[in-house]
Amino acid sequence: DPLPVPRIRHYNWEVKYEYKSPDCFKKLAITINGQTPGPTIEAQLNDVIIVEVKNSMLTEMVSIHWHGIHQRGMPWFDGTGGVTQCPIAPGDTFVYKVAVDVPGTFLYHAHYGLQSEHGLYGMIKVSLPPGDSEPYTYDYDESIILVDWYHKSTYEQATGLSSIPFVWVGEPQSLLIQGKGRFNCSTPELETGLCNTTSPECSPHVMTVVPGKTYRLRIGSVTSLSALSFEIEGHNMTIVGTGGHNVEPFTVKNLFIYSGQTYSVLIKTDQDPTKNYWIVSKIVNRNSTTPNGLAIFNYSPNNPSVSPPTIPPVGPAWNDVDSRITQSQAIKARQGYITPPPQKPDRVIVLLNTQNMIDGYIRWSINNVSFNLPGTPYLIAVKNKWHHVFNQTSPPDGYDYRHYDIFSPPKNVNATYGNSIYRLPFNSVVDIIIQNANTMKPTESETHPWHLHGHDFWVLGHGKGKFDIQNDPKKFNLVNPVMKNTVAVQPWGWAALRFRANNPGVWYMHCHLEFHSFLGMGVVFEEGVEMLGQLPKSIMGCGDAKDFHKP
Ligand SMILES: O=C1O[C@H]([C@@H](O)CO)C(O)=C1O
Repeated sequence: DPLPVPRIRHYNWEVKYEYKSPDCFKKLAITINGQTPGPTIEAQLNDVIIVEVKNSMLTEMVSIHWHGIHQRGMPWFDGTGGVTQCPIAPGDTFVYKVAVDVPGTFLYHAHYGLQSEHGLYGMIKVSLPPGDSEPYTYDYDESIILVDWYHKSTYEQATGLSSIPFVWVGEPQSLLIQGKGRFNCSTPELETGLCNTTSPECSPHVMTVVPGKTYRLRIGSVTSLSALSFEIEGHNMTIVGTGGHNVEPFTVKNLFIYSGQTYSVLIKTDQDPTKNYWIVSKIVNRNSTTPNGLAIFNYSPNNPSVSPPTIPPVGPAWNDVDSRITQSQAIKARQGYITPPPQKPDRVIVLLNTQNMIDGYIRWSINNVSFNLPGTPYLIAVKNKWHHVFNQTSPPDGYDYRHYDIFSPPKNVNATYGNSIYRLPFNSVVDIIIQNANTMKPTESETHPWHLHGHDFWVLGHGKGKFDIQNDPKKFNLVNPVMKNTVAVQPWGWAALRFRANNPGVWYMHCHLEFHSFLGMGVVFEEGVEMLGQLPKSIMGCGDAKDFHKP
């Protein structure tokens, strides 16, 4: 049979700053065609999506990353500013081509500066072609995207994070569910005229449901700092998928979801249909003062704007790390949908996560190296063998794990900047052990959701404490591990991943908390760039490739 001709879906997006009040407080948000969250891309397996992005922000560059999509054969459209392309200059238009070759739920968001946090994000739903079916049934397919929300501008935040003394962004002002939240307008010392509780922009998101049905709800998170618990009052959720993979179904009251992850859950509308219920998002990784995000689960035909008669569920305790690890460990590939991992790695790279100082600046480091982007995107530099663009020595494969005490602040807080990358032999199998440690504050360690571009990895294990290089690998799940593109590493804990370096390109791997990746918490992998054809001119225009750009 001839291959089916891919269906092309064309989008024209204009990205700009606009005043928005998603939580009743008016501030400049980054919108796509006037919206934040941006439009949900609804595609079918093997469609090709063409997105023409016009950057109408007046003073900022931009790039858009297609999160969870592998962009095989066209890594230049991964959308990672400084890694796979020159970011799009103000006034310019860039045409992305995105091939959705896996069914499931994915995200898109800005991958430049702190723009994702300020509204440039959305969801991608990839359905099966007619005639194919999922291994579960449902009546409706809906989606919800979760973020945390700040009132200060990207400029104030970025400047504070890059200053001496360090000015931390603090806790988010609110949590948005499908772009809607609620900030307390009676907060003292608020500038008058900016907060308006009656603005229609901040009426809560309503998910209207019909009684007696099964809903597939796709939930995504693009938070910049927070790990969330998500629940629907009085309703259990059966987790059936994550990213592009089916998982062995299991039922939870609340879903722990980390920035960069998506889940599909099934919900039965089998509760008392005469009232509405709360949908709640709650910060669980920090002892946060941010109020819980609230939306309404509205049983039709009840009035959607009537608040549920109950007090919203308070959600799990913020420091209940064990429940989070238990839920992560319970997620397994679904029988009949297992892609078994290679049984042995060719190489093991340990990534120690620490918070450090460099010349008085607070940074995050991997094996004591804090990542900084070079002026010319890696993909262009590697393809052209421009060795002067970045340091050609490999970054460290690990740290001195016999002596490093992950339970105490670093003995020597000083780290260094680095821009070198891991060059992987094409098709080799790589294990990544992400080891979390104490921050610079005594008895504090954070949660870091690590995201890998261009691949899904097998999650071989999670654990508390220091990874035991002798014994923990014996406990790896090599039978039915779930595949993901983002995994949470818990405080003082570790996660072990395996992937095959079989996607020619240059791929960023980083903490998906935008503030942490901004502060250097990332690494870069390269594989098979020599196998790629000529790079498109449209990704050039900066650094040493500044004269190569032709509109
Ligand atoms: O990157 C971070 O910096 C602060 C704090 O550790 C320093 O003020 C914090 O909570 C982070 O997550």
